[in-house]
Amino acid sequence: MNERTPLRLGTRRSLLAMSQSRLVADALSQRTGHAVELVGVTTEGDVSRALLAQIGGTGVFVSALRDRLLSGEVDFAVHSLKDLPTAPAEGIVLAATPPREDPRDVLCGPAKLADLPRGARVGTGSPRRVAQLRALRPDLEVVPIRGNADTRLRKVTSGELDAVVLAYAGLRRIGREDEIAEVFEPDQMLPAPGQGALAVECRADREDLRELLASVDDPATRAAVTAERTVLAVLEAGCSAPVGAYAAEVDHKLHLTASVVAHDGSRQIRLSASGSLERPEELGRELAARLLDQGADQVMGERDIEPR
Ligand SMILES: NCc1[nH]cc(CCC(=O)O)c1CC(=O)O
Repeated sequence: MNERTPLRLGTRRSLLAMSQSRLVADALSQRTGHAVELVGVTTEGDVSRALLAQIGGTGVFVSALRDRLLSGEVDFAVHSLKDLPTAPAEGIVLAATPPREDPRDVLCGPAKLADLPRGARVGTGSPRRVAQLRALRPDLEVVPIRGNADTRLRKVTSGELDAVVLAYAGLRRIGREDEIAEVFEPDQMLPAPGQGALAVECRADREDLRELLASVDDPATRAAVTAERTVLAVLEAGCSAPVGAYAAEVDHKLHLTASVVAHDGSRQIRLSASGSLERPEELGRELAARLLDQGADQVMGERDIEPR
């Protein structure tokens, strides 16, 4: 490929998406000498929040960008890996997983979780965070919220909510980390599979491009997120399921922790295992099987059981 023809990077238009895309664009230019041009794409999830709730959220932000890849309108795309469905997309490859940002969740507001008054209103849209918050502080009123980080943070400033839970990575990337009251350790709140990581996708038949994009891949991040996402895939749970998973290298091994939490926080199964850095899928499958053995299906399904 000619270095003077800019590579077209498809991205959502949100501040977070643009910041992440620029990060990848800069790293790629630096390593390969290729210019990169950002192409903003409006996705269904951006157009209609109502529609987003209706279709359940899984992959709506991703599919519009994939359509542009397949049609050739853009050369590659950058997504939050957390938002990527676990099922592979026909004709598209995960060309790179750049070095991961901090994977932890944070509380934004005037006080730490333990110092919030009884019955305080805490906002989050994710069933995983809802369940874990209820396990930590059953007295809180957990309020479902949607929207970008800015909208969510504003609900605290305006007094509508006492605090909100967000991903550390997202706040860092948009430069709002000064609003953090507390960073949750993974033993308090296990992050979502892939949280803090980015996904760089391109068409499978673009061999030349895949080679360029490999220059921004971080193998340690790829191993970790592969193990985490395998757990999610085996449990057949989408991005909206109360499943946490976090993997990292410890003593030359991949250490993985995964959990499922009942919607009301009343029950939780959490397990850990270590395995080879070269076989993250095996580790993920093994841990998911153990979770299912211990009743993960029942724990996750508890909110769907109708009282009779
Ligand atoms: N589901 C929304 C989403 N997808 C990716 C991020 C940013 C953090 C990340 O890269 O994991 C966020 C916001 C959030 O969860 O606070």
